[in-house]
Amino acid sequence: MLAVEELHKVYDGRGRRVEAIGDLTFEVEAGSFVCVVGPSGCGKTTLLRCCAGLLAPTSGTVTLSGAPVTGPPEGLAVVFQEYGRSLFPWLRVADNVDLPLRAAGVAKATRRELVGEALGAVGLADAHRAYPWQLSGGMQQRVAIARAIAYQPRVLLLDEPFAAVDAQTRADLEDLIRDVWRRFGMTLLFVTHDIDEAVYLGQRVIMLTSSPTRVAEDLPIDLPDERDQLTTRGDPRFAELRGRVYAQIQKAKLEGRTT
Ligand SMILES: Nc1ncnc2c1ncn2[C@@H]1O[C@H](COP(=O)(O)OP(=O)(O)OP(=O)(O)O)[C@@H](O)[C@H]1O
Repeated sequence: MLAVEELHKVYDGRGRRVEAIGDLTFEVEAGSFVCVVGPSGCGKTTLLRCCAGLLAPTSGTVTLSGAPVTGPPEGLAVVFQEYGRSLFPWLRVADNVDLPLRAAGVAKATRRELVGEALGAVGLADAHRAYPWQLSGGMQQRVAIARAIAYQPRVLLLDEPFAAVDAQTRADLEDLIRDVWRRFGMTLLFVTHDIDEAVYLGQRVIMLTSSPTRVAEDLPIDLPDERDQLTTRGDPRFAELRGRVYAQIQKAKLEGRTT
């Protein structure tokens, strides 16, 4: 389980103090899929970086299976929005996916198996020998996802991973990530500014206020587990849930403007 407790983060640079995270407390149960939405600039990336051990909180704690996160924890992988910058252009696709496994000292035969399985899971079984720059944006993001899942993380954090791809590719990648989650059973924390995406993907949606951010609402998404772009998005319950999240985000934006 991933637990965020009384998390507070202030950026204190030269002449500019930003209280990004006011006070955040929530838990993500092992094996669950939780989405986080909030107004632009409310501190979503800051939260994710604290969870990944890439940024030290000013106060409060993040714990993973009871152990405090003080640096990048074992068994945790992150997928960022900028796939173009996270893949190495001089390495072939399979070598990009292999890199973290090699760094972790995994045996060669096991690595080959894991890389093959991960690329197969994202529909890129035939792209092993290509270079990232020979692939479309959506395919490059699939490689980044493959690299994360080859590592067999217990927890996968995603920071607006589909924001830079076109709408159709985005829908495909949404279905892919749910498929990967169900197949590999990891814990997933997915940050997005897209309300529909959050409701479509998550078992829960945590809505944040403007910064200094707090949890505005933690909403269970009681849609059937089998989701698809047409049926789920056409479900009247989907419309109700997205309306509720939308209203909460609008409220957060208004409050942010008046404080
Ligand atoms: N390294 C930094 N130094 C100083 N201030 C920062 C730094 N990183 C983020 N901030 C500030 O902290 C606040 C939260 O930023 P953050 O990127 O976490 O928000 P976000 O919700 O992910 O934004 P967006 O929706 O635009 O991606 C913003 O006011 C931002 O300017």
